[in-house]
Amino acid sequence: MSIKLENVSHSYANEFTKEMVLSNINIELENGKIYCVVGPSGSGKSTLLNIIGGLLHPTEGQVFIDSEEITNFSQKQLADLRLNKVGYIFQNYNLIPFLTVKDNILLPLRIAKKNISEYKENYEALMKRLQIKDKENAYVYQLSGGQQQRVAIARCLIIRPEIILADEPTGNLDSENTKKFISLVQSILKDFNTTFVIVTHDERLCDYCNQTIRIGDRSIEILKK
Ligand SMILES: Nc1ncnc2c1ncn2[C@@H]1O[C@H](COP(=O)(O)OP(=O)(O)OP(=O)(O)O)[C@@H](O)[C@H]1O
Repeated sequence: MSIKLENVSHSYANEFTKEMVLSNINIELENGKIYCVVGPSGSGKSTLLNIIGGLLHPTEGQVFIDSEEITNFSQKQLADLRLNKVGYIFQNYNLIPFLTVKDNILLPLRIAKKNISEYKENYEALMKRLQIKDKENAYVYQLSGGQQQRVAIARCLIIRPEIILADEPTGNLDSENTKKFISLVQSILKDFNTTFVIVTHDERLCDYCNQTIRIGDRSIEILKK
């Protein structure tokens, strides 16, 4: 999916203060590419990611996904978008410890009330590709960090998302698993034709992305390769 932000600003306000985090952002992300979002802590990377994925409504401006303006969407339309098209991977994976690997992966289908049998082939292919088939019935707390991350990736891919948003996906991984993550992302991109947006502190990831979005003090630039 392609994503366009037009004159997007965001501020967080409470009764005492108002903090402007993003100011007048204009960016366009193309389908099928990997984008890396970098910048200092507190510069607004996660805020940007949440706006792109329809989790957060910007205080100003418009967000378009495939030319459709999602900033006009109803709550139901936004929920449909999140359940059917957007996949999320978080640093702490957000897996449910008291569910098995299989039940964690199938959870998005259950929440979206999908017919699970229609996804059997995709499920089996992901188990094989991510090398977690032998852990299918294990509980998440019984897995290593790298395995947990692969379960989180499988859970994200089970719905065949058109855009994947990853917030610090390698934050808990050593360099060996970080390399594996990158080659996985590249192979997923080929097969799933999805757009990948990765927020990271690890600037080494930028070398593997198509473009880097650098957020500074309320400024943003897209560095072309
Ligand atoms: N829900 C919220 N309510 C109020 N302020 C918030 C909220 N979420 C984020 N902020 C503030 O907005 C600013 C940007 O936060 P954000 O999480 O987007 O930055 P970040 O670049 O992802 O940071 P980090 O690299 O540390 O994760 C921070 O100053 C933060 O305190």
